[in-house]
Amino acid sequence: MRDVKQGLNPAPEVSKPQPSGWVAAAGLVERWLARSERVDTLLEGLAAGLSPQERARAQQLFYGVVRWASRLEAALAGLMAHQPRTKVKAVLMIAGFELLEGGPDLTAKVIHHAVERAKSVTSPKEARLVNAVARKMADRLTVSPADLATEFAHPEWLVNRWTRQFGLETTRKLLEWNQQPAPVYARWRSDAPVPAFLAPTQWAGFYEVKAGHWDEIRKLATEGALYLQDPSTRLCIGLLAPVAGESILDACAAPGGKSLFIADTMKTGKVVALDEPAAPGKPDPRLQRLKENLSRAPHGVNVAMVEADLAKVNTVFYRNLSLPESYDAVLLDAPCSNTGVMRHRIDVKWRLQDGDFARHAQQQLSLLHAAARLVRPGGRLVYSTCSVDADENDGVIKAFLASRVGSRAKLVRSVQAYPWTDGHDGAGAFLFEMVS
Ligand SMILES: C[S@@+](CC[C@H](N)C(=O)[O-])C[C@H]1O[C@@H](n2cnc3c(N)ncnc32)[C@H](O)[C@@H]1O
Repeated sequence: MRDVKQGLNPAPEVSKPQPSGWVAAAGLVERWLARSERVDTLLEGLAAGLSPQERARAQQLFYGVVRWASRLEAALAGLMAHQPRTKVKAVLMIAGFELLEGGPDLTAKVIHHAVERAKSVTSPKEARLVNAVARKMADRLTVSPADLATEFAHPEWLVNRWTRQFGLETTRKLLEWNQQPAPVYARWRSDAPVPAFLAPTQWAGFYEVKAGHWDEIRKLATEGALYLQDPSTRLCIGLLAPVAGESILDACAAPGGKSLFIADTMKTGKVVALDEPAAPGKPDPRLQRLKENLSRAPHGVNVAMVEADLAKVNTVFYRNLSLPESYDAVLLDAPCSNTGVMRHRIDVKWRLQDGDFARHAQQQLSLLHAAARLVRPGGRLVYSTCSVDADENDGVIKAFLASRVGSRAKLVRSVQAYPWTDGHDGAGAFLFEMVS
């Protein structure tokens, strides 16, 4: 159809303000402060319509605030006569993170920017409050706190626990590590040439994703050419050493990163991926992702997904599903404290409690007993965690070996990765041979 306006002077374009990553981050921080929602859930809901750059900035600011939350709270403490609205506090915390990030040279610029942004999301009076408070905060944030917990924004009990386990110097290294933005790594699965935006790493098959290629990465992940995964995941798969033609049970499989890794390594055989069923009426996105990931396994690998509680099923259960009743190898990638992956999972430290370690260790031991019963005589069992904590690694292994089921197991090899020595996520992996 002909444009009826043709020949006329074009109407002047009204330039729409571009959605800002800063304002989007303020919204995310506000919700995080108000409702303690999980960071990844909040990010998934990030407003559409942001440019890739603004989306990246929103994520960077939001992550920065969550990572440094207690240090920012400490800098704000006592500066306001009344508790401000959560939105105002969110604005101040973002400004505080930018002050930490930019250092003293950028103080004036950061405060000016924060006040300008505050004008668009708060009242004029609140914007003036932001101006006054951010200046005082800047003074406080330039002084290095005396204690590690405040300096690196971690719960004090956790810093004390690590200091007891690793000593002061190593704890400082772990804290420094956790506060750094994490690189994104991909495991390349395709025979096609590796794209230039994936930089080789010292870990064969793993590449660091260069910034600004999110759309390409998403497409390649959907096609199955790559899987976003930390190089530390190779450790338990290396110990498991899947062989073509075997039947392998991945006993805690969702979302399926390691099931896929096992399938890629064996190329032919059978992988049974088991994980807990979703609560009734509450679809679990992790199980959906497990299903999708299994659908990308090599054609030669026969995959099956099972929703069940590992600790409650017996061999009859598998027989009834026409699945093997015992396996050449079983991987138990157990639920854990995630203390090895805190650089990625930035809000874990705020949820974790001291008593969680004993609770995890108890569950890990019971799952290990259940997993061991499913290994054929002479077969392999690998226990793995993404924890750096001794209670969840050596502690569980010791208790397992001392148990009746464990007396049938021979510890063959183990590896413990620590971020401060290995340069990637922390992980523990233990290989057993089941002797009878
Ligand atoms: C560390 S995650 C597994 C990650 C997975 N291996 C991967 O690489 O993608 C631990 C998993 O154990 C599952 N889980 C916890 N208790 C379980 C149980 N009793 N039976 C089966 N799965 C369980 C959780 O649902 C969670 O998905």
